[in-house]
Amino acid sequence: MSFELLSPTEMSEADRLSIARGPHDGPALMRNAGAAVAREVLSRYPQARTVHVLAGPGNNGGDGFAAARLLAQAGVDARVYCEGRPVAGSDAAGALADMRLPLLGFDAFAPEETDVVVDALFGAGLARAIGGAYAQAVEKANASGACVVAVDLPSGLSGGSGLVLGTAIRAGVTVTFFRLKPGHLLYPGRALCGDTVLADIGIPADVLSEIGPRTFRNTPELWRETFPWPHSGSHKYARGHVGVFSGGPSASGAARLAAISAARAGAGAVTVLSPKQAVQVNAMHLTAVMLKWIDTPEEAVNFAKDRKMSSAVIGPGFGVGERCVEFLLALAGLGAESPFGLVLDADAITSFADAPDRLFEALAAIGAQTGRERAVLTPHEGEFRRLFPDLADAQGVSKPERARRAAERANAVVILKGPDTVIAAPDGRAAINVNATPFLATAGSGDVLAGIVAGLLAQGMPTFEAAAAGVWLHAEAGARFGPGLIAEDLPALLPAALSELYNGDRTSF
Ligand SMILES: NC(=O)C1=CN([C@@H]2O[C@H](COP(=O)(O)OP(=O)(O)OC[C@H]3O[C@@H](n4cnc5c(N)ncnc54)[C@H](OP(=O)(O)O)[C@@H]3O)[C@@H](O)[C@H]2O)[C@@H](O)CC1
Ligand SMILES: [K+]
Repeated sequence: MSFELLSPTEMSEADRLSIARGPHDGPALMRNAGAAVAREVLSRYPQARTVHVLAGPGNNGGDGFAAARLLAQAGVDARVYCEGRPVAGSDAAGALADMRLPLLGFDAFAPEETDVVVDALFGAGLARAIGGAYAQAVEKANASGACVVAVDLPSGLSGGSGLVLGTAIRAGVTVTFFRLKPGHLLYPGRALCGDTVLADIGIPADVLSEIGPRTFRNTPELWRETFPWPHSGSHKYARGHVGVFSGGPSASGAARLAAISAARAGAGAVTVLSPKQAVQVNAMHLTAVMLKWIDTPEEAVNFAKDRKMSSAVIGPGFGVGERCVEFLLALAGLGAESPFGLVLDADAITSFADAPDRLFEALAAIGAQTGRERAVLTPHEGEFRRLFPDLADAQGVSKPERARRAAERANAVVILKGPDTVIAAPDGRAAINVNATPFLATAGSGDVLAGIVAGLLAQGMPTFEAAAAGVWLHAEAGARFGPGLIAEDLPALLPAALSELYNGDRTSF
């Protein structure tokens, strides 16, 4: 499956460009869309007695008319319900004229549990909250228990944001066209789509070069060319040196989890940088990972320079407060002098809650030399709110858009975590992750993610790609375990996920 995602505006541009180039005109695309929907209904529900087609006033309704015509031709009892009529001369009006089935009002819509409902009310053109007779039809479909096949999007779901406008259909299957939309992958939309089927309706892929999509599904295709596999000439320092800052004696486990994960992600060397009181406890638990006693920001900077540290993780278990701020500012200064990747998680994010601009200015320094950001912020929604309260509360703004604006403001790649984690870059690229398992929501899981990303950064992987690959690998590792997963399991699960990637047999799914 391709990885570009199109907003509703970009999708209508794809329709427009495709129609202008031919060979398929608008009515032909609509016939192809209707055929894809009818095919799905007939193959999935061969026993269905009656198929109820809810048709809206626009081209989504037109797809419904086209599907109904084919279903009736196949011998199905197809009943079509429509409140308004399509605009004269539109493609939908043409599809209605071709259909030759009676039109029923919504008051006649009474599906039974054994029926199928084709939801062709609204797709890309949903412009406001659903209300009135449309909302009642949606509620009836949801309450009936009938299987719902949604055309393009479950009606009520915003294709751009994945948010519900008013109310929305709960589909068992969603048939969409040419490319997925962000709303199919973002919650709550993802849960409303059921199985999502992508149908080819004849739009040529080369229209994408004119559209230039900036939102992607996070699959290996997005970053595999930049993945830093070692080659025959690699030695350990060529594979990067990661420093992970440890908290005090009772909060040192998070750093060790991040450190071993950085090592598993391929970093040539990893050192836990520990305050004096935690050196002993860290020493008792570390083997391949090295350990250095560091108590001040100056010592950290000197060590980083002497030992050619190429990335660092700061935050997990570190402690919230001015000490964290001082370490971070010192590291940012280091990053201004040479290429240096910095992953900020947990306490490093919260430490700047009172003065986010101070953090954003410091991050601007990192990578200023190379002109590319080298810092990654990994907030969950609660931490995001501490740094970007206005964006956290922005009504109706999609998660990718919130993450994008945050990335631009912070001069950093932002990994906005959750069941639909979004990775966004200051240049406007955003990827939505889809391979996570709910079992990943466990203490220490974020520390592992921070370590993986730092491990990839240390090997020179570009920042956005390292963040996206880190999120994917983290989720892939978690998916290999399932129930009972704890964060300690994750580093040991990484080799299998990496092997599959290495062997190239997981380019798409
Ligand atoms: N040839 C093509 O272009 C192809 C298009 N394709 C298909 O077209 C779909 C996009 O079609 P579309 O742009 O006509 O939008 P659509 O989703 O039908 O809705 C627009 C209508 O709904 C109305 N409306 C909106 N919100 C409303 C509300 N809350 N409550 C009530 N009314 C509301 C809105 O009214 P208005 O806002 O103008 O008042 C307008 O009348 C796309 O999803 C795909 O299925 C495929 O066949 C491929 C070829
Ligand atoms: K629909």
